Amino acid sequence: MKTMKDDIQSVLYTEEQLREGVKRIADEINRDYAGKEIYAIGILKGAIIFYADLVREINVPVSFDFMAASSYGKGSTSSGAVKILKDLDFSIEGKHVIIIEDIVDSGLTLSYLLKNMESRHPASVKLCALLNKPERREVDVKVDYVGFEVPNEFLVGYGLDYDSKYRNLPYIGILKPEVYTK
Ligand SMILES: O=P(O)(O)OC[C@H]1O[C@H](OP(=O)(O)OP(=O)(O)O)[C@H](O)[C@@H]1O
Ligand code: HPA
Ligand SMILES: [Mg+2]
Repeated sequence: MKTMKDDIQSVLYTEEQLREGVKRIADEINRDYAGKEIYAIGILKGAIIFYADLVREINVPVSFDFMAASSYGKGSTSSGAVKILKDLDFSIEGKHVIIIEDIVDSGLTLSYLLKNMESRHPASVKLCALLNKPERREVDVKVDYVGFEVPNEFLVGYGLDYDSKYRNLPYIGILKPEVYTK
C-alpha cells in the first residue's frame, strides 16, 4: 500500500530539530515579552501545529485567536490574491500581537495580514514564522522570529500541505516534484 512517506524525497527537519527550533523561538519571545501579555494570532490552517507547540513553550499569558487567509489553491505556486476566509473573534486594539505562520514564501500572505492588523491599532505587531523561504520573496516583509531558512523546494508536513494532504506528517519533508507536476 502506498503511504505518505513514499511521496517524500527527503526529510528536511526531523521532529527533534523542529522541537529545538520551536524552543529557540520561544526563548526569544519569552525574553522580549517578559512582563507583558501576548495576543497570538495563528494563520489557519498551516500554522496550527507550530502554534500548538510554540505556545506551550511561552511563559507569559497568551490569548488565542485565529484567522484563515488563503492565497493558494490546489497548485504549488501563489495565485497572488489573499482572501480572508475567517476573521478574528476579538478586537486587538491596544494588544501586543504576534502573527504566527508556518512559512513565508512569496510574502504576500504576511504582508497583507500585517497591513490589515496594523489598521486595527494594536499596541504592537510582530511576525513569527517557523520557516522562511527567501528565494521566493515577491514582496518585502520583515519576519521578527524565524525558526529556519529553507531552500526553494516544496515542503510538506508539520502543518504544511499539498492539496490538503501531508499536514499530519510529524517532520518537514521535501515533496517529490512528480507528486505536484503530474
Ligand atoms: O508567503 P506566501 O507565498 O503567501 O505563502 C505562505 C502561505 O501559504 C500557505 O498557506 P495557504 O494559503 O496555502 O493555506 P493553508 O495555511 O491553509 O495551507 C502557508 O501556510 C502560508 O500561510
Ligand atoms: O513549501 C510550501 N509547502 C506548503 N505550502 C506552502 N505555502 C507556501 N510555500 C509552501
Ligand atoms: Mg497558511
